[in-house]
Order: sequence, then structure tokens, then C-alpha cells
Amino acid sequence: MSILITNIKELLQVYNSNVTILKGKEMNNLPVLKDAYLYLENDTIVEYGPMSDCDGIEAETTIDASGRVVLPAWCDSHTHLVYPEDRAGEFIDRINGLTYEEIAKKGGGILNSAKKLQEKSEEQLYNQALERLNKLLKLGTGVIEIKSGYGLTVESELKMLRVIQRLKKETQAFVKVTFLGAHAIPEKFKKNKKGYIDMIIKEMLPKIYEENLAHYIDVFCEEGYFTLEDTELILKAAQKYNLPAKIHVNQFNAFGGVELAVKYKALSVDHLEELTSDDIDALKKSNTMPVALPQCSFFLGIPYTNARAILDAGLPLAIASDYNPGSAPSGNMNFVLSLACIKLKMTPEEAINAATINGAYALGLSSMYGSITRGKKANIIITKPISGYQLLPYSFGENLIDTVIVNGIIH
Ligand SMILES: N=CN[C@@H](CCC(=O)O)C(=O)O
Ligand SMILES: [Zn+2]
Repeated sequence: MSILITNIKELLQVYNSNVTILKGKEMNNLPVLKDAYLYLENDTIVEYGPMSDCDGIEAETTIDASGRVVLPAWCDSHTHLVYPEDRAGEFIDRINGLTYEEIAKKGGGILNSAKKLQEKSEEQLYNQALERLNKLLKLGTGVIEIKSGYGLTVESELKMLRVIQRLKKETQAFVKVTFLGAHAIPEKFKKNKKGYIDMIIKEMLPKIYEENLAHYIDVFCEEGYFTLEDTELILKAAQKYNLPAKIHVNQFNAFGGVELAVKYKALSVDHLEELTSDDIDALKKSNTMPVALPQCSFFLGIPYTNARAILDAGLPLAIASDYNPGSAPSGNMNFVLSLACIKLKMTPEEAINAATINGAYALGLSSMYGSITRGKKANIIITKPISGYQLLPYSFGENLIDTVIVNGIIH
């Protein structure tokens, strides 16, 4: 199957050499080819260039992209897409003045989702998650990370991971799977957290390894959840099973989680609504990608990640949706892009880089995804006719995505 996209108004992220990460000032650079064509074969980007060089190229399908912007599909590096049902009740509680922490303390939050998830079958969870994922594909997401973490028992964590594995096998999206058994302390272990951590290390991890169910390990390193010591125990154990870390840190409190993650060579540190100069210093000495989740700040009314401090320190930055029923009930990366510009004060160029190439890096995939480069995967967004790529973050709440090609298939 070959696809030729012609008359492209702006082709974004064109790199002849295989760029895999953008840092600091580099993030303000977004290469644009005007009046361009793009030629795809099966799941691969084969050629691109100015329309004047397009003569003689033929394909089974031709798409006229006059007036449209074409760019790599979004790489969403942080989601909790598999969950049993919404938590709209907590939304109302928060409107009435309760905080996320207060809701969690009275049995809501993650434990509420875990209770519901334990009652659902693998089939039910799969069908719900598939519907969500199909919506996201149409909104431009081609690569997605999905975490477990609403199981919190051996059986239910494995159930979640199997559902995610099935999404990986049976959909066009490229799915990376993260084990987040350490998402909350189950009610049963309230007075015996050590017992739950033991269960993660001695029962869950070996089974996950045996069945090859996950690519990454995650821990919610936060007051009231998992301490630095707890996190270190889990990251150490995961090393034995070759599961690199992508961890939740600094959502509500900054107490050294970033430094610990860097010590364990984490692929990414996610949230960072609270950020200290020590965190920045630790990141400077690392290859770890900081990931901002602005929808969580928007929805919970907590501070936004200080993206400017991160970028001005010469560091890279990715943005992701954090799609989950408690703190970010949407996986729409187009809105994430708008928030990055409006609230994180990122330029459209920085935000697009953060949602494509650096998102791919945060999943260990940037040599295959995230830019328009010969040999990279054919994951492409074609917008509706627009005046320029700045419209993507500018027109918040409006769907400007017309066609999405994922893995060479048109959606
Ligand atoms: N903070 C931890 N995990 C999710 C929220 C999960 C939930 O509330 O269900 C997050 O990244 O925001
Ligand atoms: Zn999360």
C-alpha cells in the first residue's frame, strides 16, 4: 500500500537525519517545508520534498492536502486509558471544595477505581478501552503509553496488563505498557504497606516478567502513597527484570523523587507540578525526559509545571495527556498542546516538539516515531485547511484534525 500526499501547505518536523531528542533552545526550532509532498509505503515514510520534485511519483492512494498542515502524529507518553468507569461524583465533590487528597482519604480516588475494576471482566475492560483508543486515533494520537495501577491485586494488575497487551496487538496504535502496581496502597494493606510492596516485588514482578506483560515500571512517589524508600525498593527490584522506570513524581510535593529517578536512570519523570532547583540540577546530569501533564493541573486546579524553568535550563521537555478518570478525564492531545502554550508559556514550536519527538523519546521510540524522516514510521496527521500550524494550539477546543494515518492505515 502506497500513499502520496500532495500540495501540503506546511509539512512539519522534516529532518533528513534521525533526530531523537530536542533540548532547551532547540525546542523552538520546528523545521517546515512549504508546498511539499510526502510519500509513504506500507508503514514507512519513504520520501518527501518540494512539490516541484513530485513529478513522476505514483501511489495507490493520493491525498490532496491543499491548504492543510501535515505533521507526525502525537506521541502520548503518559496515560491511564484502561479504567472501569468515570469518577464524575468526585468532580462534583471538588467543585464543592474538597481537594484530590481529601477525596482520596475518604476512600475515593484511585482506590475507588480499583474496587470497580476488580469487578469487571477482561472483556468489558478491553471493549471500553478500545472505544477510547479509537477516539484518540481520530484525534491524532498514533503512539500511546498505557499504565496498569487500578488493579492493586495480583490478579487484577495482571488482568489490566493483559487488556493493554491486547490493545497493543489488536489496534493500529503503537502501545507501550507500564506496570504501575505501586499506584496506591490497597485498603487491605493500609496498616501493612511493606506487605503490599513485598507483593509487588515477590509476586507481581516475577509473573509480569514470565508473561512478558510490561515494558516499564512506574511508582506514584508522593506523600500518602509511596515514599522515596518504597520507590527505591521497587525500582531496584524492577532493574532485575529489565523494566526501565517512568515515574510519577512531584505532583503535590517535591522531596527528592526526581533525584532518585535519575539515580535509577529513569526514562522519564512525569508531573513535576512542584519543581525545585535541585530537581533541575539532577535532570541536567541525566538522560531522563521531564514530562509535563497540564490537563491534570487544569482539571485539579493545582500549579502548572514550570516549563520555562526546564527549557531555560537547557533541558528537554515532553507533554502528555495523563488521561485518567480522576485527574484528567480526556486524552485529547490537541487540548494538551493548547494548555502547553496558554498555561505553560511554551511556543507552538516547543509544544509541537514536546508532543511528537520528545514524547516518542519518553517511550524509547524516537528513532522510529516523532519526526518526518525517511525510514521512520508512517504515523501522520493531516489537518483541515488552516492558516498555519499555530492554529493547532490557538484554536483550543476545536477539532482541526481531518485525517490520521497510523501505521500506514488511513483513519
Ligand atoms: N497521580 C496519580 N495518578 C493519576 C491519577 C489517578 C487517579 O486519580 O485515578 C495521575 O497521574 O494524575
Ligand atoms: Zn498519571
